[in-house]
Amino acid sequence: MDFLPLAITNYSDAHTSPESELLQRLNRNTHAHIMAPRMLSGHIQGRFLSMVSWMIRPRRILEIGTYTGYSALCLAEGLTEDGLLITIDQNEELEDFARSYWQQSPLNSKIDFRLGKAVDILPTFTETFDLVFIDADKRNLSTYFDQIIDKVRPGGFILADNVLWSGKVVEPVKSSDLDTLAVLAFNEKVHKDPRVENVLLPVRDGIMMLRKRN
Ligand SMILES: C[S@@+](CC[C@H](N)C(=O)[O-])C[C@H]1O[C@@H](n2cnc3c(N)ncnc32)[C@H](O)[C@@H]1O
Repeated sequence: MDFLPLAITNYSDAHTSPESELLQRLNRNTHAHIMAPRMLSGHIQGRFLSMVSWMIRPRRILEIGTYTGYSALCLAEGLTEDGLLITIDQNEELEDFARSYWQQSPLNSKIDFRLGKAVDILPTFTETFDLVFIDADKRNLSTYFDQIIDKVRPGGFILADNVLWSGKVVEPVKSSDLDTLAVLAFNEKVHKDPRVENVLLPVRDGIMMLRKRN
């Protein structure tokens, strides 16, 4: 969801570096052939993720929620020479589609896909991450934060997507709306957590940016 007027969104689009031809094709073909294409980060958010990655120059990135592999390609752009991005998704039907685009990129060898439920895979990691992008099911947002916070290096960053949840975070919420309740709980939790500093950016559907204190 976009919170800005369409004219402002279009102006921002027009004044943001364009997607590569590969990302453009992946974006277009996700919209043409894959269910729920709104899940794809898209042009501006993709360039934002790339920019963050270039600013940090991470050696290890963790992504929770691969979908068709668009954000993985964007985040991998800023990796160091020996860098690696691990990306997790439980949907095996998307794996071949995502891989077919990664294979057309020089970044392919830096992307390590893990199939399965994130809650099961996260505890198996022994490495330390410089940057984590959380973009999977919202009900586990707080669980993912708890599972990875000790695996983020001091001074490292976590980004969580969709934290404005189409604006539902500021509307009356029903007790049956477990997704909105989970997003609200996550935003409160990390905002109060003394281990991190945070900025809630109203970009696209809202990105929570966290920096783990040194
Ligand atoms: C919003 S999409 C990710 C979009 C992608 N990051 C991008 O920007 O192009 C969310 C993905 O999370 C995956 N997912 C949802 N719940 C999951 C879980 N419990 N474990 C692993 N993956 C999950 C879904 O299969 C879906 O592909």
